[in-house]
Amino acid sequence: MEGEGGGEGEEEAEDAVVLSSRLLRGRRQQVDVRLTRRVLTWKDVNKTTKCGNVGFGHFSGTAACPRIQVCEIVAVQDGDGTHPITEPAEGEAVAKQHKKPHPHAFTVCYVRRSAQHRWLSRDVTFCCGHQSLQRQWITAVQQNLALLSNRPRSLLVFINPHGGRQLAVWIYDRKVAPLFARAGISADVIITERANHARDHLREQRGNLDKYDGVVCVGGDGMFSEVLHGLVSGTQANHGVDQDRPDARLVPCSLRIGIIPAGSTDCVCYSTTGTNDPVTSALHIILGDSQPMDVCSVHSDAAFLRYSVSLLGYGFYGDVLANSERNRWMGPLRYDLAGVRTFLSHQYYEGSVWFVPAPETQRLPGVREQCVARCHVCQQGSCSEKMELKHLSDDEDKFIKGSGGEWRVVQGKFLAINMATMSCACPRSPQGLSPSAHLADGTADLILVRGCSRFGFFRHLLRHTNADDQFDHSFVEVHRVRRFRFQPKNQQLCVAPEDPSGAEKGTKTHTFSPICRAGEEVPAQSTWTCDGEMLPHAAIQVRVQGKLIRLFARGIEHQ
Ligand SMILES: Nc1ncnc2c1ncn2[C@@H]1O[C@H](COP(=O)(O)OP(=O)(O)OP(=O)(O)O)[C@@H](O)[C@H]1O
Ligand SMILES: CCCCCCCCCCCCC/C=C/[C@@H](O)[C@H](CO)NC(=O)CCCCC
Ligand SMILES: [Ca+2]
Repeated sequence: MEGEGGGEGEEEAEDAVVLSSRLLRGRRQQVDVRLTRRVLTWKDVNKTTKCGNVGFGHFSGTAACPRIQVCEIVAVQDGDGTHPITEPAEGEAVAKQHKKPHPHAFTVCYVRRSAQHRWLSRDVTFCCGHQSLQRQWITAVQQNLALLSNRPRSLLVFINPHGGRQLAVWIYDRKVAPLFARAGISADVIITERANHARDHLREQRGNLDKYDGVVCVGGDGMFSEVLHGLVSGTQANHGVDQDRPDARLVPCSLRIGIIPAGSTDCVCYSTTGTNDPVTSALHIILGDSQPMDVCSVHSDAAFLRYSVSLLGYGFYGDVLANSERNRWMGPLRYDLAGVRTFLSHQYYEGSVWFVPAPETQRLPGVREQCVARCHVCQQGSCSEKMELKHLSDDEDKFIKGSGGEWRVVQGKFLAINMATMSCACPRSPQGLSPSAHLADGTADLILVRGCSRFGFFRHLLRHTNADDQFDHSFVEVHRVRRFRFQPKNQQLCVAPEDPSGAEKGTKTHTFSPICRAGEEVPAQSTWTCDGEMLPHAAIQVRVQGKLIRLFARGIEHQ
């Protein structure tokens, strides 16, 4: 944040000065400006300030100096940011004279943090005494930026003109494109013409995406899901991996995904940046942030159904989605209407839930612990992923031996069965469906809401909107899991799944079939919502694929 003090003296002392000069900030304020590889700082020559660098004569004192991290600079350009210095056309000169910028000014555009995880772009303009000094400064900052190799230069952008409040095109043109242009990012923009346009384009062009550093979607969770499916399926096809096999180890995607929120829930964006603000997302993309994310692969018997990163929900959320679909024209309001209707129906569903718990080290913490930027739990992923490989093969060995392995089963009547691969925080529920779920730990949280009173369920739902613990009810249980299967009541296993892995190896050892006798009442079935899309199957099996994709985001920063 501009105005933040030093305090990192030792680190900075090692950070050699690239350039330092006495310049004007704006037109009047005399400042000593200093650029190192890591920071740009300046101090008012008439004030006593402290910039944290012991070895630099000009920069000592008591108050704090403004400082900008080089990695948070968006761009540097000549002029005052709004009026680049170009020769005015004949006749224009007089008319624009009063707006004419300082002839040797340069402007640094940088990220400034605001409340509630929102980022803003801000400008600071310095004026040099002569042109060669101005060029020296611009070149020095540009050379520093060029060292930041994770920044994207070229993006493929999909805009869904019909998502959310139908503002996606306006949001991109007015808020995002000018920032990309300023940062020197080139963008190929496709405004989608139908559902699945983005997914199909990415699949078809999967051999020609090397020229891009990332794919950006402007829309909601549905648009993100299209890009996810296009990239993940395309990557598997490129590597000869058969995604129909539930046991397939999927190959991570090389292209990062950016989300400019313009949908109804924007849960993926909110959970990975802490807000649903288009400018914040654009700035995370420009800085080249990288947030790995778990993805669930969802299968029905041996056929691939979909990928999920946020909520796989059966019962309440599945019904909310099904009830909301016919009111898409209402935009975000459709979910509120469907929510009330579904709540009043108070329908529960019978079935069996099978799951493989995460290893002991990754079980739910006793206290609420949030996944944050540079999350240590997610960073352990690479080492625990190796453990996971061992654990899973151990599990599979046990199944093959018919011991039942680590699979556990819970049977009963459920109002909701939710599998949250990440917190699913969104404006409706700022802490999310599972507040302590992690973005990239290779696990998902399985939340089982059993039959209870309407009042009890209302209290549970209400707690999603405040700081109270929505799991602190006798009818709610949570498990941190790596794999999961669901079997509705009217489709029982003909052979007990002593070896669920058998089916996953393509050798189906058990079958599901209705066992209800004539005249017997068939229990009601719900549908699954998979990141906001309906699944046509009730019986599914799910596997968490750790860190399969990366987003232009960094997780939630401490404030
Ligand atoms: N040009 C288009 N015409 C019709 N549908 C489209 C088009 N482009 C994309 N879609 C589909 O529109 C659906 C909804 O889009 P999107 O996710 O952007 O908004 P939303 O559903 O309002 O928001 P959220 O998913 O956050 O609730 C997506 O499933 C996507 O496949
Ligand atoms: C008495 C007050 C009750 C308030 C209850 C609020 C509970 C909110 C929990 C929100 C969880 C959202 C999970 C994210 C799901 C997304 O993948 C999906 C696609 O965008 N959105 C929905 O299914 C839309 C889901 C909308 C649910 C209402
Ligand atoms: Ca996770």
